[in-house]
This record gives sequence, structure tokens and C-alpha cells, in this order.
Amino acid sequence: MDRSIRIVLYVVFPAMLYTRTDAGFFSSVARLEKLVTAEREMVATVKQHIQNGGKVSTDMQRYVNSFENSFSASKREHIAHHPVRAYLLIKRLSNITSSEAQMLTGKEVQLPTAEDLHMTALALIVLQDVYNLDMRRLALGQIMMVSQSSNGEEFQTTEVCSEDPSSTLGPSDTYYIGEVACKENKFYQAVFWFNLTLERMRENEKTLLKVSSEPTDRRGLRRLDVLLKLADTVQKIKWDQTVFMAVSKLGAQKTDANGNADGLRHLSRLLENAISSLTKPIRTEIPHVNYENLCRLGVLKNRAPHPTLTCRHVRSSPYTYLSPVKMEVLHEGSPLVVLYHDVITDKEVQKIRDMALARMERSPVVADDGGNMFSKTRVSETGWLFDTEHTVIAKLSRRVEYITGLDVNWPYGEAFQVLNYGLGGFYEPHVDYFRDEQPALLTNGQRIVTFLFYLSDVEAGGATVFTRLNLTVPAVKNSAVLFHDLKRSLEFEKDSEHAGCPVLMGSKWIANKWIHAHGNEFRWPCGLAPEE
Ligand SMILES: O=C(O)CCC(=O)C(=O)O
Ligand SMILES: [Fe+2]
Repeated sequence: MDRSIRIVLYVVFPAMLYTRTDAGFFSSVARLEKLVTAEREMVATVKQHIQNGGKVSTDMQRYVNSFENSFSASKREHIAHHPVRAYLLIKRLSNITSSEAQMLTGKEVQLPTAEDLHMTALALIVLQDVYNLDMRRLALGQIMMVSQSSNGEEFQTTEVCSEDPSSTLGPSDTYYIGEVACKENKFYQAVFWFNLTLERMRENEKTLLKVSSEPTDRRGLRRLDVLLKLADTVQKIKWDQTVFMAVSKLGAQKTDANGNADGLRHLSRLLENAISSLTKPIRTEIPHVNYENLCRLGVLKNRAPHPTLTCRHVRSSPYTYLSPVKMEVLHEGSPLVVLYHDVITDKEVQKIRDMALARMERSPVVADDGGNMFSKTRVSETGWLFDTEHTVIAKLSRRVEYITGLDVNWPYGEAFQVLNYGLGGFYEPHVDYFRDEQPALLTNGQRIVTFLFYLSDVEAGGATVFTRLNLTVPAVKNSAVLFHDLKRSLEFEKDSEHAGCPVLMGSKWIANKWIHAHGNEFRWPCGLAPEE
């Protein structure tokens, strides 16, 4: 290769990789909120264009109609905060081309991609699964959590969001979601989404063999295809010879529009039996099943006070003496976990969110070699804010310093890591300290303390849970949780394992401040025993 071309490639290629942020509409609700506004403006412009006698493609016409039919004006505000409405928004917009939208509006229009649609469908799968949502209700736009009562027998239902007839999932949606579940190797969940598809098809047939309720549905789904897909997925979980025979027989008649009616009925019955005997697989990639139970508690919000609950005012410095901070001890001892109330103002929150929003990128996780990578175990976007950028940020760092008594100046404290989660966004159980495999990150010593501010309430879900301590901390705006990542001996505080639960409804904002061991040797002295 020519030397100059090689040099250009060396320079341009890493730059292309470096600027890749992997941010999409799916990874931040704040980004989705902007899309809702952009959509409203775009539809208004296109309608004006049509009224003025202008021409649009049939896709665009269909899109504008589906927008009109989809939402009553009052509901539009909350599109980005509701998983089904957000899915429908992304689906609607992914059916039109950005070049036409751009031509009609005269503006650069960034539209959702196939990845956005895939990830929003995945969010629905995860939310249904983690929160045990009633699937039929979910397909009708209602969010209803089913939980087992303490005696383990009765079922209780908790309505999180009432039915919304304008936000229903049709058979083509539930089928697509099932396909996404298969691609993500979530075969157990896929079975139930395909089964729901068959139910939705039967309902549609009953209502009248009708004008489709889904203007954008052009997939022409056949019952036979859905049944075969369902059978294939069931077989992936548990092989069944009779299902195999029935499928082979039907497969031979696949070209016949409706297949053989008797064969279809026979296969349906076999599948019903097979499905009723399936048991939910234990997720091996999640270390503690406890995570999901604790997340559900976060939605119920009827959290009984902790048996050892103590509250006091922090007066650790002249600042906190003059302006005491309300502190609730959530876990005494090892590791210490405390909650501070009203520790940041609405005005500060707004400033921090605005500053972070302008620079947000998809949040990475730390790979085993210490590098950054994107993972489906963390769906959010991040913006880092330094003390030198604004007095609000510097003031907040000082507050953390006064409350903790630790030096949080860079590099002993990291910049604020501000996060906005995507719909259904979460951070699976993890620890914040660097593990033995990540020595590259230890240049400024280990992280010893995490100070996490809640910059928003969350309508449902999104609690922080401590999986080994059985502790659920719901996200409450203006509060903050502090926990120790390391013991004073600098041993790992393994029980600090925690997670950010999936956001069921709403937009979750947090800001993390991590405080390091270097620079704090005298303020965080060793104890007398390793377990201290
Ligand atoms: O979102 C949360 O509640 C937890 C976030 C977290 O653990 C982290 O960012 O390290
Ligand atoms: Fe964390």
C-alpha cells in the first residue's frame, strides 16, 4: 500500500473509532424526550406541506396518519417515559426515510435506527421479565406488576400505569419482540411473546376480520408462521419428539396459505402442553437472584423502615455544623451505607443536568483488561463534569468533602459522572472498586467511597439495590447515597455489590463522585484489624 495512504488510514481510522459514541435514542430517555419534540415539529411541517398541496411518499402519509391516530394530545408529553409508547414512537419513525424528512423540513433530521428499535424491544422484554409484568396488559399499554405475597401462594397485582387504548401492541409488534428475544438468546421470554402474538391474532380475527388496527403493519403475518416459530423456540428449550413430528408434517404444507387446519390445531395443543411445563431458567450471568426481588420492592415503594434505622444530622465540619445534613443510616457496619436527604437543590440539579446533556455519550463498562467497552449490562449515557467548569460543580464537590471529611480534589476524587438511563435502562450487579484484573486503573489508588446523588425522581423502577445486603434504595430527587467500596485495611468490601434497577417508567438521572485512597491516607487511616 502507498505510504501516504497508509499514514492517512492510521490517522483517520483511530479517529473514527474514537468519535464513535454508540449513543442512540434507546440509551437515554433525555434523548428520547428531544425526539418527541422534534417529531411534533416535523409532523406539523409535513401537514402544512400537504395542506399547501405538496406531495409526500405513501410511507410519509402513513406515518403522519399513524401519529395522528396514536396519541391524544394530553398523552404526548409522557411518550418518552412509557416503555410501550416509546417503542411505538421509535417504530413509527423508523418507517420513514431521513432524506424525505430532511427535504420536507429543511433541517437535518436524525431518526431512530434499527438498533434503536431492537434495543427498545429488548427493554420491553427485560422490563416484563424483571418486574413480572402482566404481558396481556402490557400489550394494551397498561403496566401491571404481578408479585407473590409473602406466603408465596397468593398473587398480588400492582397497577403502575392504567390502560392506554392509544398505546397497544399489535401481533406484528409482539412477534417482532419475540424475534428480538430469540436473537438475544432469551428463548424462554420469546416463547411467551410468540404465544401472545397468537392470542392477539385470534382477538383481531374475532373483532372483525378487519381493517388492520396497525396502519404500519405490512408484515402480513400468518398464524402458521407464528406457530412454527413458536415450536422452533420451544424446541430450543426442551426437545419434544411429538412437536417435531407435527412440525415436519405442517412444514411440508407451508406454501398453503393457512396450512392444514387440523394440523394447526394439533400443533397448538401440543405446544400448549409443552409451554405449561416450561420453567423459568435461572440466570447464570446474574450473581444474585435477589437483584430482581429487590428491584420489584423498589416499585412497590411500601418499604418498611429498616429495623435498625437511625437518623441524625451530620455536623462533621463547620459547614455542616451551620447547615446540617439529614442522614439516615441504611446499613451500619460493613459496608456502611447511608442516605442523605435534601443534599442538593433543584436549581443545582437543573444546571448539572443541562451541562451533562450537552456532552452525553453511551456509558461504557470497564473490561477485564482495564479498557472501556459497551455492554448490554449497562444502558445509559454519561457526561463527566469537572470542578473547574462551573461554580455549581465546585460547590457540590466541596459539599461532598465537608460531609465525608475526605479530600475529593482531583485526582483524589474523580470528576462527577452524570448519568441518564435509557428506557428500561439499568446497571446490573457490580462493584465500584477496581478488581484484581484491572490494575491499569489503580494509578490514583483504589476507589474507597461512592457518593451518588439522585438528580431526578423515577415514576416507577430505577431503585439502587444492594444485592448482598438486601437493601433497596428508591431514587428520590435531591437525596444521595454514600457507601464504602473498601474496608479501612483497603480490603475489598465485597458486600458493597449493588445495581441500578431497570427504569420502568420515567427518566432517571444520577451523579457519581468516587473518592480514592491516594491523598486520603491520613483522613482514612487503617484500622487495627483487616475486617475493619
Ligand atoms: O443507578 C444506580 O442506582 C447505580 C449506579 C451505579 O452503580 C454506578 O454508576 O456505578
Ligand atoms: Fe456502581
